[in-house]
Amino acid sequence: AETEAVPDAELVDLGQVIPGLVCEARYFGNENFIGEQIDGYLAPKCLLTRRAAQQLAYVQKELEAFGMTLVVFDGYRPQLAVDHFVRWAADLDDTKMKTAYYPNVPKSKLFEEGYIAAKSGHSRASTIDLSIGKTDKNGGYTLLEMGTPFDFFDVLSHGENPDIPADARGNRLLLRSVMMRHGFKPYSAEWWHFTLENEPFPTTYFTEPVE
Ligand SMILES: C[C@@H](N)C(=O)N[C@H](C)C(=O)O
Ligand SMILES: [Zn+2]
Repeated sequence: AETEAVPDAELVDLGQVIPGLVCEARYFGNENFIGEQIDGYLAPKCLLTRRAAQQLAYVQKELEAFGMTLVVFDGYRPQLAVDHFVRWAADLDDTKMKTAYYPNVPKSKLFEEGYIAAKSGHSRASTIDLSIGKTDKNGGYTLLEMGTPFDFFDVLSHGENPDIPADARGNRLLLRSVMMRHGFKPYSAEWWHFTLENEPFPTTYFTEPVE
């Protein structure tokens, strides 16, 4: 079912409720696979259901003890944004970001090969795209090497791909282990994508914007 509003008390801003967590909000800006701001993102925020955020807070706490932080690229994704992805995919002439994001997969296959979904778990508000950063003493961070960047649509981004360097494999394992320990399940095609196992809205796809 499609429903406009996520009940207010259920949707929270990760940057506010998890101190220290970094939100890069990659679909609010133009640093993404389309190369422009995505429909439905009206603020540079990473939103998630309260239940998912509570679990994520445990992940952040574990990482902080080791001088690391979560870096979130996307959380709740309105259906409007997913519709923008679908519209973009239909325009096969627009390959502006191909070299950086999908050099080896034909644009026409991005949905079929599982890199983008026309009905996304993100719209249920308990799915998240994220990585880990090493924090420095100036309040900045450096992303851990994961073998591929976020949203690099390629077999190399499959979580268990053996053809990436050992240190990056170790970093993927760290991310996956700490997320799974706190109730999130990984997605085989994308090392950065996780869904809360016990998600509160397993069948509802929300349409309200990120604001
Ligand atoms: C587009 C990418 N970040 C992603 O989230 N892909 C999955 C398959 C999705 O669209 O749900
Ligand atoms: Zn995702």
